[in-house]
Amino acid sequence: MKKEINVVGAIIIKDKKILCCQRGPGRALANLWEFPGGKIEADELKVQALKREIKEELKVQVDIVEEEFAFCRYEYDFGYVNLTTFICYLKSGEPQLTEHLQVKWLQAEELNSLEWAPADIPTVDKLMNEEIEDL
Ligand SMILES: Nc1nc2c([nH]c(=O)n2[C@H]2C[C@H](O)[C@@H](COP(=O)(O)OP(=O)(O)OP(=O)(O)O)O2)c(=O)[nH]1
Repeated sequence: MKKEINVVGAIIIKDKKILCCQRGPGRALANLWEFPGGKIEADELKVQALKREIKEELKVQVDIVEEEFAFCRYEYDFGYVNLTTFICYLKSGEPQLTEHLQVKWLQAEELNSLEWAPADIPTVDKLMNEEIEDL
């Protein structure tokens, strides 16, 4: 049976733009774009996992403004990814590259200019189609 991989991703907003992160080479989903975040560890709440991952990966702190903006389950060859995304604002710091190849700040309508991880497509579509309050 394929494994279940529970993942949280942060839609980080600053100046009406969304932070997009490119995965590094030589790993699953290499070079595809994603929302920063990662796997939820045992005993962790989604919110805790999100804040931990964002601090680890980008060295910034965020404020969550919308919990569970979107949920998507996608079957990869390596397992089922259950991705929950949260809308956040950048609280302090500038994102640093610790594991990503590069980051880009894009307006919602520009998001489809990137090649996203397949699990992210419904979230990207929702962001492109919905008015996000105060984005
Ligand atoms: N962080 C993040 N992961 C995503 C997104 N979309 C998506 O399919 N994924 C997948 C990639 C990974 O298989 C998993 C996230 O786990 P991770 O961030 O710890 O990924 P990883 O490849 O470094 O995992 P690993 O080497 O430790 O196994 O979810 C997304 O938008 N953000």
